[in-house]
Amino acid sequence: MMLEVRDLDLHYGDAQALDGVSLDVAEGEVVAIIGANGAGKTSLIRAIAGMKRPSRGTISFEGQNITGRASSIICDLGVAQVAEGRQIFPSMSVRENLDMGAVLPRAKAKRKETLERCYEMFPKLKVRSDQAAGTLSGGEQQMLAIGRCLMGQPRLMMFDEPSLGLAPAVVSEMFKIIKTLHAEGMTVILVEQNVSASLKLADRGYVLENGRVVLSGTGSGLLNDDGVRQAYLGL
Ligand SMILES: Nc1ncnc2c1ncn2[C@@H]1O[C@H](COP(=O)(O)OP(=O)(O)OP(=O)(O)O)[C@@H](O)[C@H]1O
Repeated sequence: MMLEVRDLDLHYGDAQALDGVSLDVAEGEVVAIIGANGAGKTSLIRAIAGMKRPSRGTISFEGQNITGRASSIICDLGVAQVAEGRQIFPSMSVRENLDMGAVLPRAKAKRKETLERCYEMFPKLKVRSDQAAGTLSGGEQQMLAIGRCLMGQPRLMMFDEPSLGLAPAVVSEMFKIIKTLHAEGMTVILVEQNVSASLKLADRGYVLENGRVVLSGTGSGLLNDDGVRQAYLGL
């Protein structure tokens, strides 16, 4: 397994956000995490990224125990959280923002070819490469955030609600991009309010309720599960 999460508890003060969460992600898989507001999805992502220390349990990535390690170390190992579109550097150009993603030695070495790949995936970013990033549309800024993440040569990309606040056309472009990344062998964890689209795309998924995994299965299995359909798809 590329990522193994075991019996994870996470607290904010006295409030428990995760309760015994276990999850596996194999290399090349897209794994969806679904759940209502406050179920613990973001907390799980933050624990994996090293941004919030769990109170119990272990997280290992490619055989290394990364539980409670600094986020910078986890990032160096290739675990990347795709920033929200808003977290780009608005006064810097598109190109400069992309270059900022390739600071690690292994990423720097491949900067040119990764940049070409980004421009292929996001032709609009190429056209606008000299434009200040803050002047891009919301959707373009989200694409730039993904591009910047790719520039760092990640092994695992985690998306936390990438479609939030985006227009429907941009949302479908988003899903297309994740599909392309999947086809190219990228490993992805996807947290999405858009449950139907994310389960259609995902190899497997986990359902979180009140900080616990209550159900897991293949994307299509969950999509056809009566409980999931009632609770998350309104069917
Ligand atoms: N910084 C914090 N301090 C205190 N409690 C927090 C903090 N962040 C999250 N929580 C609580 O932890 C629980 C899980 O929150 P989390 O953000 O992980 O859920 P989520 O599934 O991502 O929700 P959403 O879909 O609304 O983003 C919630 O009860 C939330 O109120």
